[in-house]
Amino acid sequence: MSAVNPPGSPKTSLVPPPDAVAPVRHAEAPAPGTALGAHYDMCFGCGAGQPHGLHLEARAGEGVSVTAEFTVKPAHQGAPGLAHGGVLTSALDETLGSLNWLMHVIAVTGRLETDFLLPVPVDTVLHLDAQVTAVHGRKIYCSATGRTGGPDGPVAVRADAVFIEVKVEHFIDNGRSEEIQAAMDDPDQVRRARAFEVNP
Ligand SMILES: CCCCCCCC/C=C\CCCCCCCC(=O)SCCNC(=O)CCNC(=O)[C@H](O)C(C)(C)COP(=O)(O)OP(=O)(O)OC[C@H]1O[C@@H](n2cnc3c(N)ncnc32)[C@H](O)[C@@H]1OP(=O)(O)O
Repeated sequence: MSAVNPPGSPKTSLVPPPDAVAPVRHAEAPAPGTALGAHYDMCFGCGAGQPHGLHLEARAGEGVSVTAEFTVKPAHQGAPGLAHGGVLTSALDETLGSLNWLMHVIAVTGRLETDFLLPVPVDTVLHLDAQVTAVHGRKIYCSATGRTGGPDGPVAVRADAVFIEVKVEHFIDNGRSEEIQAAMDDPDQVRRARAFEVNP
């Protein structure tokens, strides 16, 4: 594993290198407006089967972009009546992770930097959007924003991130065996995992 930003070096890893290329929307990516569904039913970000989750619902956008909505619940508080910053970062992370569907690539978060611009009260619907900005080898550079009051409302949170492409073995080799076995025994889960893989 290569060292990333050793102590004392500037944090440049969120800036694409000069030879990074534009992202490519996969030919079989879902049409703009299509609900993407959950990549895993027990996912904290998008899984319907996860009672403590964010239940984020993402849709394909134009190019390599997605939109999503997240409703802040009482369980998501940090200060009284306000969303916890880590929960908002999770919503941004999940939205960025949904970009995988448009590229047919499996990628995990390597680095994620969040700006918190406005407090977000409970019951707020956060309107999220995310797009890939550049690709360099396995590194996928992307950004997301979360707005309140509608898709064109003020930006409350935003993030820049680099996701790293991995193979499905990343999960099989590292996940706890009981959940991995259950996922591999579920034909619907296997189908969803294959939907991320590159289809030449
Ligand atoms: C039937 C089966 C079953 C299951 C199916 C499941 C389907 C699931 C489908 C879809 C899932 C999508 C899930 C989305 C959920 C939302 C997103 C999350 O929250 S993900 C969780 C949080 N993230 C992690 O847990 C990563 C933990 N980290 C790692 O595992 C490794 O560090 C990893 C894979 C990220 C990199 O390790 P390396 O050994 O593969 O690669 P190296 O050589 O270190 O790096 C490759 C390149 O990336 C850069 N890089 C690596 N880490 C970086 C970092 N932190 N920041 C910036 N650059 C980084 C390096 O500098 C290098 O760049 P150079 O190629 O040399 O130019």
